[in-house]
Amino acid sequence: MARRQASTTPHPQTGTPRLAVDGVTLEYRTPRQVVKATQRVSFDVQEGDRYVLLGPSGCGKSTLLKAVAGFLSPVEGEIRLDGQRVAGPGPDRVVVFQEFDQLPPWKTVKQNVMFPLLASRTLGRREAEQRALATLEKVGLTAFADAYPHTLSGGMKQRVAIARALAMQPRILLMDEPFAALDALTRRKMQEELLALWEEVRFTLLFVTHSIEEAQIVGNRVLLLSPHPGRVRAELGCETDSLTSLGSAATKARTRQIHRLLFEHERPS
Ligand SMILES: Nc1ncnc2c1ncn2[C@@H]1O[C@H](COP(=O)(O)OP(=O)(O)OP(=O)(O)O)[C@@H](O)[C@H]1O
Repeated sequence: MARRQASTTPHPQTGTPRLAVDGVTLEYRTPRQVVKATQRVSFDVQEGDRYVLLGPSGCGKSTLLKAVAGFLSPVEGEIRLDGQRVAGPGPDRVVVFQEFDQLPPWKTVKQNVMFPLLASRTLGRREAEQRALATLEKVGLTAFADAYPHTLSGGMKQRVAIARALAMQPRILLMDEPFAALDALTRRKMQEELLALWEEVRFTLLFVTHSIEEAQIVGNRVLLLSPHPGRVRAELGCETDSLTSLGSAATKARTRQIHRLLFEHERPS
């Protein structure tokens, strides 16, 4: 696969990142206890980044994603999208759901892409149809606009799911372990498909995984989080990686480095 160059630059006029997570502490409060999920986590995502949150189970990756989506408010710090504080959910941030097979099977591809636009009352029927067709063209699915999901491959269903999200014209796409339940070969195929689509459309992506390998394949930047509660351990650039360089010495060295950064603090001294 060809090398992927991200256009990861701050906004040319303002210098503002697409997403700023600034000293964010997140907690769950139940009547019996307070669970601290993350502690003072900071990172910036630039337009065109494929930004990956990587860390062991329970380090607060999903919680961070929920907070960016606006479903949970920080108890400390702030999340900003293009400089505006995130105060709740909004159509400018779209979560691409995990199970691509959950596309309603009775709706055609075009109807599936139109659905969120209509359900959120973003557009009327005629405009929604035009937007859906324009988005399908962008992701190379025009020929399948009237097809039903069961006639598509897994990779194409993922394209439809992402097209559905992109049709809302979000500023950032959010994906939480979307390939976790897949077998290894299908997972690789879906990663490939995601990267190919990014090549074509250059959306901004925030992607959660606990797979070191997947983080390096998908991400151009990877944030390493410590075990519970999540704190930032390091941020790495993975721009030189590709699916074909997976077994390379550089990738192996980075995998060792990530292991060390994630787990060396846990070893007894
Ligand atoms: N609804 C909730 N109520 C209370 N505690 C929660 C809730 N959801 C998550 N937690 C706790 O918050 C911490 C962070 O959870 P989170 O799901 O964000 O981690 P994660 O890194 O995404 O883990 P995984 O990779 O296993 O999904 C964990 O200790 C978890 O038990």
